[in-house]
Amino acid sequence: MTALQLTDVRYAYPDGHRALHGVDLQIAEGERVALLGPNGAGKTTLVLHLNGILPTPNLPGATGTVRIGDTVVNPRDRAGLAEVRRRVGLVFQDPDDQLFLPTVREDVAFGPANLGLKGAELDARVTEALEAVGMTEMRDRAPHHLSLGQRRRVAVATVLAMRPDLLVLDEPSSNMDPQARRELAEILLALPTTMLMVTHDLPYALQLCPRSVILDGGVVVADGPTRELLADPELLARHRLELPFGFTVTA
Ligand SMILES: Nc1ncnc2c1ncn2[C@@H]1O[C@H](COP(=O)(O)OP(=O)(O)OP(=O)(O)O)[C@@H](O)[C@H]1O
Repeated sequence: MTALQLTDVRYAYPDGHRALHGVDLQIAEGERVALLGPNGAGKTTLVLHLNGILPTPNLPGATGTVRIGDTVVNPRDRAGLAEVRRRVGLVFQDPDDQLFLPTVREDVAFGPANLGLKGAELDARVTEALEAVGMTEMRDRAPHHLSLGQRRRVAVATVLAMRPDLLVLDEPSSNMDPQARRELAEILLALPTTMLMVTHDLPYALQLCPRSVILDGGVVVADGPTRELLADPELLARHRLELPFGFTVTA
C-alpha cells in the first residue's frame, strides 16, 4: 500500500519565489525515508504540503497532487483536511511550537480530545503515546521544565496520540546531546509508523532510514538506499551534503 504519493508538486510563495519545481515521490506503508538537501532546497516547503498547510496546486496550469493513502489532500475541503491532519503527524523542529499546555498529559491529550475522545479512552491514548516515547513518568510535569530531548519526545507523543499513518519529523536530532540523540533514535526505530524525516544529520539518516531522497533546487535529484547515496562523495558534494569528519560509509 502507498502511504504517500506526490505527483508533479510545484509551489510558488506569494512573493513569486518558486520553491518546488515538480516533485514526484512515493513512500510505501512502513517505510522510513530521510529527506536530505542543502539549505533552501525546499524540504520544509514540501513537508508543509503533506497536510495541506501549503496548497497545491497554486500555480496557473499546475496539476500537482499530494495523496495520503487513497485521499487527495485538498486544502479547500475543510472536513477532509481535518482527517488528513490526523493521518499525517508533523513534528516540528522546535518542540515549543507544539507544546503549549500546563502539563505533558494535557498536551498529549489535546489532539485526541479534539477528535472527541474522553474518559478512559482518552487516558488510554495518552498512556500509549507516552509509553511509546518513554515519558510516562513525566505526565504531570510542565513541558517547559523538561530538557530539549524530553520536550522533543513529548512533541512526538502529541502526534502519536492521533495514531497517524505517516509521521513527519523536521530535524529531530538538532541541538540534542549524544545521549538524547541516541535515545530518540531508539524510540523512533521501535515505532511501526511510516516515517519521513527531514535532516542534515547524515549519520542519523543512515541509522534510521533505509531509504533517502535528496531534494535540491525544488526537485528530487536522488532517491535510493541511504547507504549507497552516502557512499557517493561526488553526489554529496554536488548537493552540499557532508558526512561528519572521520565518518565514512561504504556501499
Ligand atoms: N514564506 C516564504 N516566502 C518566500 N520564499 C520562501 C518562504 N519560505 C521559504 N522560501 C524560499 O523557498 C525556498 C525553499 O525553502 P525551504 O525552507 O523549503 O528550504 P529547506 O530545504 O527547508 O531549507 P533549510 O534546510 O534551510 O530548512 C528557499 O529559497 C526559501 O528562501
